Amino acid sequence: MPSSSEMSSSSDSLVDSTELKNAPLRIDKDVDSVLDNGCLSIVVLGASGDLAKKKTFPALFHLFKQGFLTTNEVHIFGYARSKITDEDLRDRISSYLSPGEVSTESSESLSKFLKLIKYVSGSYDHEDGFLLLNDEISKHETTKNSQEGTSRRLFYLALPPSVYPSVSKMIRTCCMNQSHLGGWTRIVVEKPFGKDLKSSEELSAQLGELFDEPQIYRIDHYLGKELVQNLLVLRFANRFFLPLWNRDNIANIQIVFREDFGTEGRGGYFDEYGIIRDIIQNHLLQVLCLVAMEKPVSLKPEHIRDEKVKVLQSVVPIKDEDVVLGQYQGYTDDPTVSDNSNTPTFATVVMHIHNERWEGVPFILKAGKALNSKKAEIRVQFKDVPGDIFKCQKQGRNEFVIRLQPSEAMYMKLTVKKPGLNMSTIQSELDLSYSQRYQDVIIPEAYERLILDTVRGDQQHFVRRDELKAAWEIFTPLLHRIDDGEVNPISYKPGSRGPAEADELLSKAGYRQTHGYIWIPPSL
Ligand SMILES: NC(=O)C1=CN([C@@H]2O[C@H](COP(=O)(O)OP(=O)(O)OC[C@H]3O[C@@H](n4cnc5c(N)ncnc54)[C@H](OP(=O)(O)O)[C@@H]3O)[C@@H](O)[C@H]2O)C=CC1
Ligand SMILES: O=C1O[C@H](COP(=O)(O)O)[C@@H](O)[C@H](O)[C@H]1O
Repeated sequence: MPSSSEMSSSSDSLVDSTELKNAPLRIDKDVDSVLDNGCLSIVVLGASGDLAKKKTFPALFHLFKQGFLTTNEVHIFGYARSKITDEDLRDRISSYLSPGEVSTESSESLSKFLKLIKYVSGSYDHEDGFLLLNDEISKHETTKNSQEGTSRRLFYLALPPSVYPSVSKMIRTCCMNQSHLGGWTRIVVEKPFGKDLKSSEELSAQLGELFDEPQIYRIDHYLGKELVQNLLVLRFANRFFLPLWNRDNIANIQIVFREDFGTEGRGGYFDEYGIIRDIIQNHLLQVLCLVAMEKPVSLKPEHIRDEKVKVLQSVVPIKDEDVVLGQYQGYTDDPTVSDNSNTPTFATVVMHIHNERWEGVPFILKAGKALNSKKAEIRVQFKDVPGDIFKCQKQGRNEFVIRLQPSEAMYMKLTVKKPGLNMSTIQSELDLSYSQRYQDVIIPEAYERLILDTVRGDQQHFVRRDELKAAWEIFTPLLHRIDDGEVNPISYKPGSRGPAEADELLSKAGYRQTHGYIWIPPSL
């Protein structure tokens, strides 16, 4: 049966907001007790937009193809202001659903999936459209589910955060699950959750007045990536990492995101946010949490998220000298970007965690657009071997690299004897490349995995409200200094490594680059 916090009806009056603000977070949901079958309505709000066509609908389609969403239970609703028909929406998204696939089987499943989609047009701040939406959902529930009288409603807000409050209010007023035998209503919200601590807290308070924490899924799609999900297993299921994963052995840790293209049609959005809000404050910081956190008591979502919050709360305030910002040349040519914009498209930030495990170990978070490559990775660099008798230090330090994308892999860079008669050393690696080791496995898209979690009611890979607050606490002072023009970006060439000053900061933080060694992903 559903938890009481997830069940409510449109006839419920909204509770006094001051009471809610002071109430403790209700995070005691017992996942096992929540309804996980019966009629499921998935509503994509902002269905006409970029995220919906590129990520949300394709993820739903993949889940459908694998049998996680079935025609006898599921209906999908697109909602937006654009006056388009069901067919228009289907046409818009079709080419993103199965690009390149031409088999009869795949075109049959595509057409079955498209038939599940209905479009409703309406505004984001008036009841009319949402009442219409509710009628459509109820019709679907009546046809699919009249016997059981249960229903599950998932609202995915693929919308600019500015409309989250009004849309959430409309859902709460007009569209809550009303079945008499249980079910649930959940909402999924996209990043960015606010622009700084204050605006994020305001947004959280507004959502918190309407929905309980177990109903809110703050998505950070990096938490759905295969190798990010592997971090806990790697760290806590392998004996040889346990004694090494600390300040005694690790010199520094880099968490890097690079893109080899610019803002590409999203300049207007990006200029308001910049690379720290777009990537570092959320995606890279979430990865940092999983790399740095202590072992959770169990795999229960609350135990894991408790440990993540502790790490965030132990981060030392960031100083200006620990930051290098960049902006690629040509960024302001985009007509939606202001000519004198000082928004960073690149940032390297050196962070420190004040606790027993990590005191003195720099965590270097780096993200940039329009760089010379596209990749995301975690690079753990170990300290030099004390009393080195092989003079191997010059060749490079041990590194453990987790390649999140592309070509998922993890490899351990180590020194070995150079094969042959001489006793000399070279750098080599122990390599676990997924394309080679797991040839028959299709790695699911992050969104696919996370949407399935929302249906299953598993919040482990979603950001809890206190986590979000702690994340904004770390970056808000720096962001305000950037917004006020006190810290400015250095110009860099598109297709480069970013500003040279960033590499200087890296070596100042203690990172030692291995010269003459490049890891090449194995080909089959
Ligand atoms: N696109 C991406 O790759 C990613 C996006 N996100 C996040 O997902 C959310 C949606 O992103 P995306 O799809 O790119 O956004 P879009 O700009 O494409 O907006 C989605 C839809 O919202 C409506 N909309 C746009 N602007 C406004 C406005 N000012 N007021 C009211 N409605 C508006 C439009 O629909 P209509 O006019 O028909 O109502 C539009 O089709 C955002 O929070 C974004 O930050 C997160 C990660 C990646
Ligand atoms: O959230 C975002 O992520 C994408 C990069 O996602 P990835 O899964 O391809 O690494 C980034 O391009 C975008 O600016 C940002 O909003």
